Amino acid sequence: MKMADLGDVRLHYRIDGPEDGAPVVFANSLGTDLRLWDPVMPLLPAGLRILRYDKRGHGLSTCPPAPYSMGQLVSDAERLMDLHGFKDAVFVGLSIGGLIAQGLAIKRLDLVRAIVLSNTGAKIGTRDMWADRISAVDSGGIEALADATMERWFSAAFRKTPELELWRNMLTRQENAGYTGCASAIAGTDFYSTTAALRLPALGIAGSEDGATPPDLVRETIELIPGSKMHLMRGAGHLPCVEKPEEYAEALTGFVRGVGHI
Ligand SMILES: O=C(O)CC1=CCC(=O)O1
Repeated sequence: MKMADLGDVRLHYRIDGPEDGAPVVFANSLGTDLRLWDPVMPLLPAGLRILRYDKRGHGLSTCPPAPYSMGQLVSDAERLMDLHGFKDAVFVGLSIGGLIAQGLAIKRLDLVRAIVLSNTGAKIGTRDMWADRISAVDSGGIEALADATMERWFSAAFRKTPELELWRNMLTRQENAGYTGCASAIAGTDFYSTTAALRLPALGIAGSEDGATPPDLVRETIELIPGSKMHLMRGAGHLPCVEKPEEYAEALTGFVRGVGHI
């Protein structure tokens, strides 16, 4: 178990794979921690050096008081990568992790050679929507959002499986301030013009049943980047790496190979 002391926050992270492996970074979504990627990890090719981490206020990382800015979240990823010599990496970001990927690619192209924008957008939701969610958590805790969140995260078929409870527990065990802090960061982020200026290999991944960032939003975002590709996962919700890890890993592997990273 590893913690990186970044001054204003300490981040729990994990690195797997050989020291000389091709660098890949995974950034997870609101209300989840680095275990989001557990189902996909054993399905990825050998030869990757993989960095995963818990965003501030999530998982085992410390939880500074809310609100947070997207600038802080991008800087957390940047400092963690600098600390561990991750350069020229493929950065895979899901949902708010995809916003972090866009922000990092805009700021530090030396760190990011290609991005995967999974179940995300250049802008997610509206300020009013996030303000409503933040006040719901402030008054009723994350539990107040849990049922509606499961409907956005997972397809109807997955919601009938016993595994649902694990992911619901992951959500409700995050700190309130971690959730609302990151929600504020999302509310204040619109990357449309900056993402349209990006020139790097990019893959969009969407779930046909995604109730948070539907396929049209992912497509509209990925199409801002010339030459990008799109992979639609049928029958999956907002977290396709959980629902269909084999297909997700195959899409990632094809992309990582296609850009000559391995
Ligand atoms: O709506 C949700 O709970 C899903 C989500 C939106 C942004 C994010 O990171 O997760």
